[in-house]
Amino acid sequence: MSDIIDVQISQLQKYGVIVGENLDSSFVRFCNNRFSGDRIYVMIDEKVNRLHGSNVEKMCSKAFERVMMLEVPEGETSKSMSEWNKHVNTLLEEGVERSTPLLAVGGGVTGDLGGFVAASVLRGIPLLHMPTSLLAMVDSSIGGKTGINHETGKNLIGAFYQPDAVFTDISFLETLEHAEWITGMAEILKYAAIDNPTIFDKLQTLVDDSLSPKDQWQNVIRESVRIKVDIVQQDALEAGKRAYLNFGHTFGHALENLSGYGELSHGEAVFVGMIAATYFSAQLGHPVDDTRFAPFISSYKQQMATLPEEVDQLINAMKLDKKVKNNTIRLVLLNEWGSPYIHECTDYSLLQESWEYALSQFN
Ligand SMILES: O=C(O)C(=O)C[C@@H](O)[C@H](O)[C@H](O)COP(=O)(O)O
Repeated sequence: MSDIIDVQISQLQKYGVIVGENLDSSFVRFCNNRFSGDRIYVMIDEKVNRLHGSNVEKMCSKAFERVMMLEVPEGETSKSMSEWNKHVNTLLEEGVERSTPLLAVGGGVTGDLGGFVAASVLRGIPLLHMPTSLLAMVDSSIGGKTGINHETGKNLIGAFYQPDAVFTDISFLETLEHAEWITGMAEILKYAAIDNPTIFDKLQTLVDDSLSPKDQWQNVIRESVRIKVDIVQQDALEAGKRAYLNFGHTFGHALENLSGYGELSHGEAVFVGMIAATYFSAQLGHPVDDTRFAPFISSYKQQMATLPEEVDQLINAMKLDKKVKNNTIRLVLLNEWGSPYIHECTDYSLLQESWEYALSQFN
């Protein structure tokens, strides 16, 4: 059983996010209908390759004569210029053609890197996503943000490049490590904060119970995909409301940057960032407080590295955020739960206080 959630980017550009279990035959059918070439490139996360690589290769070989597997080392440091360069070289040397598809199999890192390789080589080859982590399923595989990090900041090089299809096969969650569930949960908590606060209660039940892929998780994943698709369809290039998907990220990216990419996972950093952004919102008089996040703090604390404490440096790192306009940091805050807005931040003492408050919950 699978669902197809359509993403209509423009009148001419539309693709499906197929959510279900054991999607091999859907994938093969899609490729047979869509592609006439003999080859596919598969960029696959190192760990996912160990666990699922041979199955993925077998699945692809039902639709293509040649399947070339390109492994991506695990971790955020792979979102780098050198890793991008390596894969572009391989593809060009191998004789990639404009119609040759690239399938990205893995979490957010592989999806963002693979997406950017697909976007840039020959000015664009067809891209397919097969997310294997919770975070990639509910967030990074949808909406076309691709890219790599730069030493000055997170995701500073990249392109908006939509995939031809996303195959969200929740069977991959069977092998997802506990820490990755917690990491991915941060983006679902984000949807609870900016769109649908009932998700807070659903997640609390799931976390209290056990982190396994059962029907209830499927529902939360589907609801998350629905929220993301809804926002992306309205504003694919982030000219307006798509920026709401950055709730907690202006803080989170600064944490990732200062702690050295890979030390803190993206989701862990965003979780801390959402507490800071909620505190900031509350201080401006909005009826929100971070008690909604409280039931989840211990899960993050248990797995998180020590957070950087240099608030001045964190604030400086926030100035590299892509939302900065006229040198002003723009934060996503909450009018109330489910109602985000953009705030031009000029009150640095409140920004400092918000950092101190959020960090104090963890250190
Ligand atoms: O899709 C979006 O838009 C998002 O902002 C989703 C974020 O959760 C995601 O982490 C995204 O990659 C951040 O992008 P950035 O442009 O803020 O670096």
